Amino acid sequence: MPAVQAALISHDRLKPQFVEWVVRHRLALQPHTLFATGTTGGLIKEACPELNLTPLKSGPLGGDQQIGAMICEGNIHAMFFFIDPLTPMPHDVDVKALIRLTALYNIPTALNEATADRVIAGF
Ligand SMILES: O=C(CO)COP(=O)(O)O
Repeated sequence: MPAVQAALISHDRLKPQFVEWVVRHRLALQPHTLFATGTTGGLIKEACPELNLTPLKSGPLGGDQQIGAMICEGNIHAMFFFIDPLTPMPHDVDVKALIRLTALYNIPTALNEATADRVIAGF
C-alpha cells in the first residue's frame, strides 16, 4: 500500500493493549505518517521512537476533533481507535462525532484489536 496518513487513538483502559498492538505492528506502521491524540501518542513515542508520529491534543481537550478535522480535509486515510465501551467519558460527543466522520468519509476504521489486525494487514 502507498504511504498513508493514519490516526492512532486509544481510551485509557485499552492503552496497554493498544501500545502492545502498535509495537507488534511497528514494521507495518513505519512507512506511514501517523497522528495520535496526546496521551496515546506520548506512550507510542516511548515504546516506538522510530515511528513518524505527531501527537495532537489529548482526546478530552479536543484531540478527537483535530483528527476529525483532518479527515474532513482528506488528510487521514485510516483510523485505529481502541474504544472503551464500558467507561463513561466527558468527551463522548467528540468520540461519536469522530466515528461519524469516518463513516461519512469512508475511512477504514478499526475500533477494536480484531479489526485493527485485519486493517493493518492491508497496509
Ligand atoms: O480520549 C481519547 C480519545 O477519545 C484519547 O485521548 P488521549 O490519547 O489523549 O488519552
